[in-house]
Amino acid sequence: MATEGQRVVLITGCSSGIGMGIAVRLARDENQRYYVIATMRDLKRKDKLVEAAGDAYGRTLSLLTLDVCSDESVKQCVDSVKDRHIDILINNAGVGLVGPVEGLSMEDMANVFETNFYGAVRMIKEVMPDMKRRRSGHILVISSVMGLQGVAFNDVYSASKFAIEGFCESLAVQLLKFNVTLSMIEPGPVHTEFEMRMIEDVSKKEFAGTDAETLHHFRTCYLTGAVNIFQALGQTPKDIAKVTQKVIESPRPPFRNLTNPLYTPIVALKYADDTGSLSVHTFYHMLYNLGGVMNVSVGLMKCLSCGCIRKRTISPI
Ligand SMILES: NC(=O)C1=CN([C@@H]2O[C@H](COP(=O)(O)OP(=O)(O)OC[C@H]3O[C@@H](n4cnc5c(N)ncnc54)[C@H](OP(=O)(O)O)[C@@H]3O)[C@@H](O)[C@H]2O)C=CC1
Ligand SMILES: CC1=C(/C=C/C(C)=C/C=C/C(C)=C/C=O)C(C)(C)CCC1
Repeated sequence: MATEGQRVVLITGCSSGIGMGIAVRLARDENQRYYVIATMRDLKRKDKLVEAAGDAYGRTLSLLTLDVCSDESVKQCVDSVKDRHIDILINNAGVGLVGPVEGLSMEDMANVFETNFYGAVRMIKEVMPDMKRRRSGHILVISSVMGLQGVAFNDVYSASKFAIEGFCESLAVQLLKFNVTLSMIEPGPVHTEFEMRMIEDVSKKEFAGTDAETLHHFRTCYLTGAVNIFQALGQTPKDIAKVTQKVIESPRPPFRNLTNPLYTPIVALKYADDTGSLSVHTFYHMLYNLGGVMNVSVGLMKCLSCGCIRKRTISPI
């Protein structure tokens, strides 16, 4: 149980990746300032987290079952927290979905929205009223750079992150009146099971109903580009956990928090041209023309800052 002065943190999706990284970092805080409730939909997947937490498990870290897609599970979990008192809610649970739209089922698309959008909304709806009553609390959402700038073949995943961005941007204003803070964490590529699943899906899934030309673009240009981007810019869950802790501890936490300065120029394209054409044409060029030869860390970043892509993309495709 949390002791006097400790802040109670509830995190969703802690069986792997970023959620696990944040849970371990906060639970192992040397001054024991946090009492972490790490949740996951299946406690059979707890072993890696328990091992990484070491002696923090049972002291500053406890586990609860929680499926963000179920009203009942969310309510049961929050009700089982002492006095329902949660100081910091971290919405991390999420699923990816890559592929040409015509090759994806509506069911898979709905699951992405059910988890990434409604899952976070369901959590916020359950926890926020208590925070408003107490006039204190911090809600964080692990969103994505794809919630700020769409990426080809990630149409539905990106849309789910845009949705949560719009929801939170609106809600943050109202919450300020109650001294409740809302912050978005915006990672670029991070090496987790998410990456493995993405690479496996691109190469192995059938995407029935997709024409051969599109499938070819997806399996060659996109896969090569994505692998390059992960290799050159990929962060670790520890990097994201560090940024998240900094945001939690900031006296005035910013609303949006990009975690990766190397990815920032890609997002910045959008703000450099309010017609949106610069990003659409630059991404076209990066995806279809630079493809396999694109060395993201050096070549691409140089191209973006010297403006050569801009010149080349002014002519219509
Ligand atoms: N990896 C990346 O490149 C990036 C990831 N993100 C975001 O970070 C977050 C974490 O992803 P990441 O750590 O990379 O990926 P992982 O696949 O490693 O982790 C996702 C976590 O979400 C959990 N989860 C999925 N569905 C549910 C559900 N219905 N209820 C509760 N938990 C659920 C998974 O649990 P289970 O074990 O049960 O499947 C797992 O613990 C996501 O929101 C993702 O969109 C953002 C930017 C980049
Ligand atoms: C930028 C970019 C690409 C890929 C970006 C990727 C793959 C980003 C991954 C971000 C993640 C994983 C976010 C998770 O939420 C392409 C399409 C290769 C070429 C066009 C420009």
